[in-house]
Amino acid sequence: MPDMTSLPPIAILGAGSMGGAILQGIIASGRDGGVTATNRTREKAAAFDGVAGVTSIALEERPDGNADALAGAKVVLVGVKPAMVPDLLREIGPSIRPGTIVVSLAAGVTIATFESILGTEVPVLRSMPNTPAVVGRAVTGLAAGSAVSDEDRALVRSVFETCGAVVDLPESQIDALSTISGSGPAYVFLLIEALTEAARGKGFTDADARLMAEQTFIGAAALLDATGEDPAELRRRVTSPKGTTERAVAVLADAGLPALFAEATDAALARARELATGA
Ligand SMILES: NC(=O)C1=CN([C@@H]2O[C@H](COP(=O)(O)OP(=O)(O)OC[C@H]3O[C@@H](n4cnc5c(N)ncnc54)[C@H](O)[C@@H]3O)[C@@H](O)[C@H]2O)C=CC1
Ligand SMILES: O=C(O)[C@@H]1CCC=N1
Repeated sequence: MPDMTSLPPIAILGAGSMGGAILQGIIASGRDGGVTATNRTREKAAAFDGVAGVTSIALEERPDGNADALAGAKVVLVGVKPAMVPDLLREIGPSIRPGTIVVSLAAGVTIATFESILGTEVPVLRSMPNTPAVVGRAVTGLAAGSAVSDEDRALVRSVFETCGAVVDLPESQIDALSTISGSGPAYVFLLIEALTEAARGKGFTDADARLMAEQTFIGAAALLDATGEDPAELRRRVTSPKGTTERAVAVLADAGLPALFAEATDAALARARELATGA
């Protein structure tokens, strides 16, 4: 039986692409206990106007909106860009009440940075979700700081479980997870774009090219999901010996696709380390 107990009130400070995706996942789960979302502009805030269970605040209209959002919240998600996190923490620090749990969504920013501004007694977790949270299919990495109790950790885990799967890990591994699942949806969309382009190059209309490429990714992912088979086995079933797929896969392998993914994720990891220094 799925857990249908209500979550406590949640504040999402910076409900953009990622914070907004989590907001949608929480609301769709039917377990929300009220979510207050803040954004800088009215235009961004308008995305959540009229959504049941959501109070959407535009800071340009309500400059104290972040502090107001904290007032009743048990869990506070920090969803602004990494470079903006320190200023936001300095702003909200005085409004954090005992027992409030602070959860970062930001790439690279360490728990030590949070604790250096908020104080070491405030429970802080780092999360690294991904945008499929919108459809309840996220992967979220979760690392807890030293002031986080088992109960706090279980509560935050249950928040992210409304959006998909959760991986508990030490903070030392969260940037590495980010290079796989945090950034991963972008790699998948890039591959879809490239396959669509190949289809256009073979003379198909934009509409047919999109349909072929997109439904092939969606269908293959659904097949993987439904069967639970090893992807290598599912690939083998497409790749007839001496057939056409074999030739195409050989081109991709000879071009060093696995090594390219290792290099790409190494580059993402290097950037996370730069972000940790505020760069
Ligand atoms: N986009 C993604 O797939 C993922 C993003 N993240 C992290 O999520 C964070 C946000 O990234 P995105 O959602 O992509 O950026 P975004 O630009 O879409 O969202 C940031 C939001 O913060 C709001 N904002 C700016 N200053 C604010 C303030 N002082 N108080 C409250 N709200 C404020 C803006 O209105 C904007 O809507 C980043 O730290 C990023 O590292 C983490 C995992 C995946
Ligand atoms: O690109 C970024 O920095 C964020 C973190 C993972 C996905 N988006």
